[in-house]
Amino acid sequence: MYAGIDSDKDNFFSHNDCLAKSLSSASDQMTSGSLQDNITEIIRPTSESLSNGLQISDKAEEAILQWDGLTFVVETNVKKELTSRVILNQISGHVQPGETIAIIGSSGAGKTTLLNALSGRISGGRLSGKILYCGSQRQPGIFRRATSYVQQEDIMHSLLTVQETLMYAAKLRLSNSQYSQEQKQARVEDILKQLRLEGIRNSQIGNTQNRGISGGERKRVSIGVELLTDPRILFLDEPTSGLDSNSSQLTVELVRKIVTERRIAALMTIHQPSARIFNMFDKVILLSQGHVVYFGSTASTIDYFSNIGYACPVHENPADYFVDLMTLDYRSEEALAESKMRVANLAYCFLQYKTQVRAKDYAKAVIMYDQAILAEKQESAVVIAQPTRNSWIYEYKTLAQRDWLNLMRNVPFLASQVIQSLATALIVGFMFFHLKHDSASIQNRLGVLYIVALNATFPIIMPALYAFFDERDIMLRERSAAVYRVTPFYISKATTFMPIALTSSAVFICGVYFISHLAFSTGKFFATLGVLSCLNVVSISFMLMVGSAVRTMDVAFVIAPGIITIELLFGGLLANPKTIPEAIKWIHWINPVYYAYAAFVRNEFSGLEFACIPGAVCYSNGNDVIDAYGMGRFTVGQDVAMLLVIAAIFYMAGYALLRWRAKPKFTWI
Ligand SMILES: Nc1ncnc2c1ncn2[C@@H]1O[C@H](COP(=O)(O)OP(=O)(O)OP(=O)(O)O)[C@@H](O)[C@H]1O
Repeated sequence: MYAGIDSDKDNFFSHNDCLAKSLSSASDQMTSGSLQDNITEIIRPTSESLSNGLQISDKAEEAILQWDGLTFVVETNVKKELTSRVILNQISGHVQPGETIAIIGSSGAGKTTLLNALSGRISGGRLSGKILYCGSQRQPGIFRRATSYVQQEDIMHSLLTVQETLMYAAKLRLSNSQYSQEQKQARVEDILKQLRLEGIRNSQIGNTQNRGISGGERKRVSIGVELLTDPRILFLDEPTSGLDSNSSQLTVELVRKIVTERRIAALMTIHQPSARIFNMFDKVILLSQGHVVYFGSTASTIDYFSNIGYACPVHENPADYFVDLMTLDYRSEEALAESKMRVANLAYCFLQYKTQVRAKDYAKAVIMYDQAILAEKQESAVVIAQPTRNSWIYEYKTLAQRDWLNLMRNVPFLASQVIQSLATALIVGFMFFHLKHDSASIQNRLGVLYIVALNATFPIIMPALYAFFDERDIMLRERSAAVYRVTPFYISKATTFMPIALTSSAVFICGVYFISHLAFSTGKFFATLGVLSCLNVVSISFMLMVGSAVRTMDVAFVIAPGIITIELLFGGLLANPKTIPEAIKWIHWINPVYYAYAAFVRNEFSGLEFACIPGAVCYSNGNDVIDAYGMGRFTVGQDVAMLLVIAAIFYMAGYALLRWRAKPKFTWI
């Protein structure tokens, strides 16, 4: 373990020492191979380089997070051949309480990968090395609760205000056994004040369609949400991305102030900060192609680089200068070879520096690590109290309240549901106006009932699926921080969409029933309404199943309509169930639209008498129609039971799939 370069103490190895060796070695060995190979080849620490007298900081002993030899390798498929690609290469460092460290590098340097590795959110490759939290090996549950991660995208409920967003986060994230509601409220007030959000506390978050607060304000709200739990380490992925320079500066300034005041630590990735922002960081990690080319105090960067032969011009932004140095230049073959050599040289120089520090302090570092690992093995490691979780029912209540508030504020969605139901009811009602009791009305009755069934599929499923995807992304983010359980979220979704679906169906069926004069009896009306409600329950469960199964909304919007179309095809009107080939007949038995339609037809036609009119196929009574159309196999009660069984299966499948999707699949060391 090395402690990085300290501003006041370090005297670097000489420029000539590093540069001469690295360049001669590099020029000898630099070939057209990968940069990775080149760097590995030229890094050969020498005995002279180890003899340089360097001082290192003792502060590493107080480190809240230490990492050593972090390497992340992924398998990539190049021209059908599996090759390993090293994304992070032997990265070491530490962060202490009160420090804000920036991970800087060009695009693709491995900044986010490093941040994810350190925060325990990395997946998809092989991670090796050591990471110690408070001197002990990390325990996933404890570490996740003691740290917070601010993602690059600010995924929040667009219709909630700033204060509501923070308050719901406080309700869900803070344990009721440790905080009363008043204390949670006070904590939100603190955050509003610290992040200068008081003036916009009642503004809605907004999104691309509804203008809300500014990008900088959104970022500060995201940070506020993550700070509510008082984390010991705050990870931030590109917190200034997309912000203007003032907002970026304010964001970093406030983070730094909070970090210093609360004595927590912050690690953030940042692409190319302004000179002002650059100087705000206590330390920087400069990354290039997965290699650290500098880790140490920000104040020492200019000296360090000028010592190894890269003096930053006086009026240039140091961050820009360093990022340019670390970036591969793809403009021409020569430029690429030259930039690869430069990056290899930078990595080599820093490795030499690191090796010298290691040589001097190796014994101490090894002892510290061994002690820490031994302590962990003996289970005498620091025991950090794990906050107790809120009850299941409290989580459900809070999530349902938040969902309901969101839904009620979504006026365009609610209005479109009501208008769609009313408009379709009027059009369908008048199309089949005042049905008579003659044989010509048979086709019309069959048609109107089919439209009733159809209206409980597409118009219910598609908007709900769209809303569910938005919410699912928020849930996945909140779940990665173990904010609540999956079950309350799932039940909350199932219950909040339901009243909307039932109301819009009820509006529709009332309009259609009374305008078109379907079989006029109270019993038949409520039976139709009941069957329709069951079909709605199936539709919501189907939406939850597809929304949980599929990774992206694009795919869901192809799959869901495809399945619904098949359901409608086998619904009983377009093809007579009796004539469908045996090989695909089974589709009926798992088709909710068929059961609902069969129940509608049976309920409507049973007991009806029809007068035969010339030119129309004549069935003298409703029972003949039921038989002729193959709808008499089950009773209405059996159809309803089948609908409920299908809904239960869909709900359970959706739940299992969501649990699987929400389960963090991170590589842990
Ligand atoms: N699991 C993975 N599988 C394959 N490649 C990966 C994986 N994780 C990271 N990479 C690759 O590693 C490289 C570094 O990615 P990373 O996101 O860490 O870069 P970055 O420095 O944060 O870049 P940017 O500033 O553009 O976000 C990229 O080329 C990326 O495609």
